[in-house]
Amino acid sequence: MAATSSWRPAFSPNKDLSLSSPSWRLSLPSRVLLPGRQKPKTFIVLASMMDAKPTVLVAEKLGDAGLELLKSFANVDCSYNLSPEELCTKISLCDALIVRSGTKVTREVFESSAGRLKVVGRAGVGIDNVDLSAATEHGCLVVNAPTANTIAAAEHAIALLAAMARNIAQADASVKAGKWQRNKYVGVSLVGKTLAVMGFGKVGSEVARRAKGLGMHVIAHDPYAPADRARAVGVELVSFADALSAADFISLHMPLTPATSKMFNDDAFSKMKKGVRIVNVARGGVIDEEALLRALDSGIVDQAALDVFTEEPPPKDSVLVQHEKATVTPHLGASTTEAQEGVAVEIAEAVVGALKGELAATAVNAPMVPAEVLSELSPFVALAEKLSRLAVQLVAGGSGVKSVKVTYASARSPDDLDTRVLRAMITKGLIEPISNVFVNLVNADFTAKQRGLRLTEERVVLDGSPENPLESIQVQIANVESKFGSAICDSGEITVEGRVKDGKPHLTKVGSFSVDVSLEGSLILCRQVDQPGMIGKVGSILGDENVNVNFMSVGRIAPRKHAVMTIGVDEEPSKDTLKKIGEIPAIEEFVFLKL
Ligand SMILES: NC(=O)c1ccc[n+]([C@@H]2O[C@H](COP(=O)([O-])OP(=O)(O)OC[C@H]3O[C@@H](n4cnc5c(N)ncnc54)[C@H](O)[C@@H]3O)[C@@H](O)[C@H]2O)c1
Ligand SMILES: O=C(O)[C@H](O)COP(=O)(O)O
Repeated sequence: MAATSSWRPAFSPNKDLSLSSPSWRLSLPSRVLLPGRQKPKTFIVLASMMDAKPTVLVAEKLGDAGLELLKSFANVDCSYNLSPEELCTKISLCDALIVRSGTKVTREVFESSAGRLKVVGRAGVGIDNVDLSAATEHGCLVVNAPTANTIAAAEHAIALLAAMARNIAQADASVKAGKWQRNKYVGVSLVGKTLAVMGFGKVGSEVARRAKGLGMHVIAHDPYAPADRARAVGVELVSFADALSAADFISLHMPLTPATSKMFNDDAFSKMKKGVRIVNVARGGVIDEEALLRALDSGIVDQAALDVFTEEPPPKDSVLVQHEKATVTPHLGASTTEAQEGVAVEIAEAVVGALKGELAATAVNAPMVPAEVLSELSPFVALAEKLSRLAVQLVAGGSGVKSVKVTYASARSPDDLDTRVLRAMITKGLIEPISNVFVNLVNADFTAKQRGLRLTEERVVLDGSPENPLESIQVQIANVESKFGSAICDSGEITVEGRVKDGKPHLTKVGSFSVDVSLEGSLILCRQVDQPGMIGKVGSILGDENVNVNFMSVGRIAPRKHAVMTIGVDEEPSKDTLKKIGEIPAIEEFVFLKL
């Protein structure tokens, strides 16, 4: 396997976008990645690395079409049956990991990756084998392939239902053992029986459709399923208790979560019709297996057909697996040729897209923001990060940033403005300059919470045309001292405000002073006594040091009173140059800020 630690995602043709910032690790379309802090020279270095490919570790068998797709973009290492230790060792050389349900992607895996792992692709639906909290904390995107195996799983549930009702597995074993026991294997009919589908999502609704075709009466329990979806399939949604008491057959199709873990326990079995038959193609953990054994032995449950188990593979001497009333398969629900090809392509596309920095449509641990919304917000994404990056640099040493208010002014109704990406970028701008933590769309909220940073958002609805998503963004940091006193507004917070002009982020307010400077390069803010010749004096000190000024603006309270001069510079002035500016008698305070 080639180790390609130098790899970066594909270079965007949009020159406003930089790969220098770890922002590329966001699951955003590359066109909305943020302007970086990098000088052109470094761009060239990165561009020369573009030939190097990322490395994808495929830890479980994946369909050929998916593998081909991955190979066209990445170095692909197919290493199956890795021990947890081997996985942890390999992962530090990988940018993406693809697994099915057989690999536990634990916190140790994320820790061992030391920040290199950007994407975990789950080639299937259930993500209960991936530690999502750890992924989020490490800024690692998790994507799944939620649709390609739905039909396979539904067909397997129906196959188990029919096989169980007619004792197919037991009868088959009996005939192969040389017996001919026609009386022993008399089955029950499906037609006219009540089937309770527990979990009316993708698989559950396909099972319901098929069971209706077999002449069954189908009810469903799912606290989150929309009634119209049930109506469309001709299924009645009922309570958990009603489903248990009415069903002749029960088929499980909910995810394994803390809420669904062991929801089929002694109490639930005691409420079921005597002689009920249960199919589980969801997850073993939704059933308390000890309780199921008791229910099978007592006759409450007449038969169980199980594709999934709490522990996979189950212990060889598992009493449940060996039970004569149990029909078992080794987690085969998704295992059809068609489903595996579909899942492989679905996950390969999602992983390659995420590695390229594109929006992941099947992201499990990042906000899903439609591509067109992201595209429209793109310049405001840059503005949001720059404003907060600037605001946090105005905080005097020793003041902890704990409370930040962001105000969005827009002519759009609040419902029509998705600020999740902006909030993530504000968090990024606040945290990155004062820590070594990389913040991205995946871990922004978590990182803010972990650092005790409370970010509140307010909307100001303006009159006028709602053509632009936003007019301005204001960032305020409360309860802190500032190293540039003029940045504190009348209500006591460090305040910076900006807007997008000609597609570029501009700073338009510092404290109570109106300014107008493009947020490019770096900034010098000076408070001075308003008097003629100030621009010239500062300009010539910078010019003498070959520092290029790209923008200058003066905001004042009244003529000849205090004014704030904002100067955008392309290069970082030396300490001496800044000292000379500070020594101009009319300058009362000044600060240099890196964007
Ligand atoms: N055996 C297999 O090979 C196989 C294949 C595919 C899917 N699955 C499993 O099947 C399950 C369903 O997959 P899906 O694609 O239909 O997912 P889905 O997300 O489309 O549907 C899950 C449904 O469960 C519902 N649900 C959540 N909590 C519930 C609760 N407490 N009670 C009842 N319903 C609840 C949700 O509202 C949702 O409608 C998952 O666990 C998945 O991993 C297994
Ligand atoms: O959740 C799923 O998609 C199924 O359980 C399939 O799991 P598998 O990919 O391990 O077959």
